[in-house]
Amino acid sequence: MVLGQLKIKIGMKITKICCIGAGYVGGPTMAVIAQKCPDIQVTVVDLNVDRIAKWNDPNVENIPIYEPGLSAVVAEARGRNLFFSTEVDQAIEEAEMIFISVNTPTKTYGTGKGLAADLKYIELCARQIARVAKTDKIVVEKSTLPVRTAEAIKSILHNTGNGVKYQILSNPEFLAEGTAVEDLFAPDRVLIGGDATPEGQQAIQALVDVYARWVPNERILTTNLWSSELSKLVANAFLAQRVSSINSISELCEKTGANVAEVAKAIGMDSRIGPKFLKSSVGFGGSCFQKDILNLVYIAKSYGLHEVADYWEQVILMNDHQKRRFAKNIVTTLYNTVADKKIAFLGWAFKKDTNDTRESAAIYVADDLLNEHANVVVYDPKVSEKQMLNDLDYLATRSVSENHRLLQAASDPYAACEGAHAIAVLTEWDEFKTYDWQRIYEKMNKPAFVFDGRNLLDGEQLTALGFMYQTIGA
Ligand SMILES: NC(=O)C1=CN([C@@H]2O[C@H](COP(=O)(O)OP(=O)(O)OC[C@H]3O[C@@H](n4cnc5c(N)ncnc54)[C@H](O)[C@@H]3O)[C@@H](O)[C@H]2O)C=CC1
Ligand SMILES: O=C(O)[C@H]1O[C@H](OP(=O)(O)OP(=O)(O)OC[C@H]2O[C@@H](n3ccc(=O)[nH]c3=O)[C@H](O)[C@@H]2O)[C@H](O)[C@@H](O)[C@@H]1O
Repeated sequence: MVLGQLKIKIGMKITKICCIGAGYVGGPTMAVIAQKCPDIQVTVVDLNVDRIAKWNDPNVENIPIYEPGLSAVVAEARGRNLFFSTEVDQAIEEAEMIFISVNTPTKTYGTGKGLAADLKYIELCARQIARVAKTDKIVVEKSTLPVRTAEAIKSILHNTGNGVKYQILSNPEFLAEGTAVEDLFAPDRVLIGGDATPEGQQAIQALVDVYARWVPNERILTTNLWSSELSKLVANAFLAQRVSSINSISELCEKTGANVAEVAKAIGMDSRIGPKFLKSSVGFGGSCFQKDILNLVYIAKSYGLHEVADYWEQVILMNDHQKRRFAKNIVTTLYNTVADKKIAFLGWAFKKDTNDTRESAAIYVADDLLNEHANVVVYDPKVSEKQMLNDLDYLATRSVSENHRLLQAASDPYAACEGAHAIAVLTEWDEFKTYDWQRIYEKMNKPAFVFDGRNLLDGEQLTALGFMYQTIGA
């Protein structure tokens, strides 16, 4: 099959879609499909009863994922043609098209531990579909998967012996959290991989027809299955590589008197480089960049491509270094000890406009500071203390009770900063820029330090107020 816009038009009209996994991808993606296609019944199912209950909460502001614009989309479609349910079997049975959008975390055990993607949830979905389905299905990989996973799914589905026919498509998702709804409304591209057989082409066309309701044809790209699966990993690797590249330069800037924001602007104006993803930071977080690069590294190693593996692994090593050196600089600057000192964190989420904290740099910076016996008090507008402590406990660096003793959340930023020796900005929430920094300064221990891990605040203004202000890459 050639890369490009699909030309054939075979009418296989989808009336019922099921999506397994009501998470950060399944929830928003299906909400947008339902909103854009009122004639298609979309049922999102999950094993997590609590999560489904939140998706069904009568107050739409209580849905489990915070994304600007999402509650309005859900409010429009929910109960009309968008449903959230724990009845997985029923939804599978009824649907003509089933999206698999479950988590694919890095393996924590066995072969490939720490590198490979754990595909146990994917396999469970495939087996459940094989067990339940009585009519032909199009199964769509929405989760991010290692290249050639579709082969395993095919093998499970095609060996049931019950006569049901399956087509497997790969349709990776490129939305970014915090902008999920706008990304879904106007994607740079929709990628659909499938088999070159007539049945494969027909399945691709059925999915193209869903997206074509709102995505221009030239942005719907069709490829073979393996290109589609691999493109998703490669897109994330390239994006993360840009962040690690600029972060590596931030350290050089600090030594040489160059300013990383100025360097980023200067290189980004070269149209061949472009301005996006050149913002130096305390390090990239999120559930996918690290996981997907590790997966790429594992795949390369499994084919014996050690130079390829080492090349991409460096993106992760640089990111780890950036987080560690941010924490180390806080300790060094605070006269080589933070023991029993209050350090206020502004932000815990891995980026602004999301309540997702997975792999957030804040977790690792806090962990390093707690090792130095600091008292960390965190304010994040969308993250609960329970979530922060879960994140720390997951690292298992110290006992749960120690974590609870050393880290607290504050419900108000001024309380978080009161009596602090230093403030560390870990997330670029817009509201941090609007605070009364004079008021914050007056209530802090002096000298009052600010370590801006996001180059977010107005350094000149803060310095004029009396703060000792440090940022990354300047
Ligand atoms: N979070 C993001 O921004 C993006 C994530 N992705 C990929 O999408 C996939 C899903 O990611 P998220 O939505 O963030 O994960 P998530 O963890 O938020 O959601 C996954 C959901 O699947 C459910 N689940 C797992 N196994 C199940 C089963 N057998 N039956 C029913 N439900 C089951 C879990 O309970 C969970 O609620 C991953 O492969 C990820 O790499 C891709 C693009 C963006
Ligand atoms: O597969 C995925 O999960 C998704 O991963 C990323 O999306 P996401 O992780 O939600 O958010 P990004 O905007 O990419 O930010 C990732 C991290 O990099 C950091 N970042 C980003 C850009 C930048 O210039 N500097 C920087 O430090 C962010 O603060 C954040 O911690 C990709 O952007 C999405 O296309 C992809 O679908």
